[in-house]
Amino acid sequence: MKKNEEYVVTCIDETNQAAGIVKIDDMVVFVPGLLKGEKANIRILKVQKSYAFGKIMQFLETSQDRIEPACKVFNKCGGCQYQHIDYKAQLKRKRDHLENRVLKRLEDVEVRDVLGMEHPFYYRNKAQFPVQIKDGKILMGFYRLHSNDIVCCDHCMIQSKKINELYKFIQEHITLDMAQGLRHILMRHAYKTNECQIVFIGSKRNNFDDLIQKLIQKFPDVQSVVFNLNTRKDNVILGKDYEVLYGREFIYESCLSNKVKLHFKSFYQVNPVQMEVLYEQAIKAADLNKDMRCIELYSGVGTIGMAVSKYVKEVIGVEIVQEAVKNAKENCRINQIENCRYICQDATEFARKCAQKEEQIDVVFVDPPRKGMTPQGIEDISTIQPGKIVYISCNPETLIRDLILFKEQGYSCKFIQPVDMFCQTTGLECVVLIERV
Ligand SMILES: C[S@@+](CC[C@H](N)C(=O)[O-])C[C@H]1O[C@@H](n2cnc3c(N)ncnc32)[C@H](O)[C@@H]1O
Repeated sequence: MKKNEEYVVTCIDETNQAAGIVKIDDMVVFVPGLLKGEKANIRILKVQKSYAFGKIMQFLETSQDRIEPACKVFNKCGGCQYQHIDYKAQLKRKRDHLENRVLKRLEDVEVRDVLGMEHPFYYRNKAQFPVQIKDGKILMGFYRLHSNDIVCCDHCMIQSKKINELYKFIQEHITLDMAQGLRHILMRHAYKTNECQIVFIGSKRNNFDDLIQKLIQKFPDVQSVVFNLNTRKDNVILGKDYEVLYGREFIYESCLSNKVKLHFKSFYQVNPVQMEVLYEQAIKAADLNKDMRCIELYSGVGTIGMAVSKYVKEVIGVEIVQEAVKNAKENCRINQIENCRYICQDATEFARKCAQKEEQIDVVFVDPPRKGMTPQGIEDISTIQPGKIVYISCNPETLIRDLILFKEQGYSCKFIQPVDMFCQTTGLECVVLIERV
């Protein structure tokens, strides 16, 4: 097989990253966007030792699941991978991929149907638009897949409508002087309160006054404009130092009837509708009662702990980002919640200390970042011997790895309840109930 050769192929399967799998003379060829059962003429783009990559040149037969993508730049932008698939079929694919991966490494685990959205577009409450200057022109948009090139577009089908309006307005009013040294513009839109936040992130504090004046006149819901200094050379988006340019450094949101104060550095789930579904599933899985003491590891601004607090005796939350811990403490105060406390500490360190103290803990909620938990953290949590662990994960790969480690510690996974937090993309969030055997 050689580069640029063309073949007529039929897709036999799909990867969980939305590439079709075809076989040519026993060689596996990955063809992005090709769906199972589809027949197409493809061109070989790259040949490795045991596999190759191809590109669709012409469809000969298409799947019933295929639909016209709603977005004009779907094939260029790296943001969505599933817009060419009917939403019900997206959910089925996500569940099937997850079950295949889980059952390869763990037996007897129930993988439930994915809980999807009624309206699976315009759901995101946060965007980070990269900004570049090229040939004297300001480029602002989204990254092309696997690249730092910017795909410019005037509309995003998964960002909230308000973020789309703000994005368009800033595109139209930002000047070259303002864009010098700018790397990203972060926007947050609180779904329930409508409050908006804009963070200019760059290596140079330019004068944004004119733009800010125009912005707040047009969008009275903008309650926070911040400049964040980032001189790093890597791809970490936020720097340490910042200056509030207008309003405050936080916005207010609401989650499961609790008011939430949210600093721009604090993590918040990107899909506010499905976030509540996710937490409700986590609470249901835990089967809580008023005598229980709970730990919430990786607690962010305390949204899970606050929702859990009314069902239990006590919640101790642990989070490493100072601003988020400060928000969590204030959030408890604002909502008059007295049985939650939040600690700023590394989750593994906290678990170690807790294991040494031999405290009685009934349920542990964990919601780690994509890289999952540490083996040490899993060992220490298991030493505490909670009856139940509710693991919330945004990365099936690290989730499965961690479930195997929990199994080695005498815990077994009862079920996995996927929730579609990242509609139109291949991403998947899961609530998992783990119990002591
Ligand atoms: C996926 S978020 C979940 C936050 C929260 N549970 C929620 O639903 O909004 C993961 C959180 O873990 C925090 N985190 C990352 N590494 C950590 C660590 N080593 N120890 C404690 N918290 C950590 C992040 O700052 C982030 O707030």
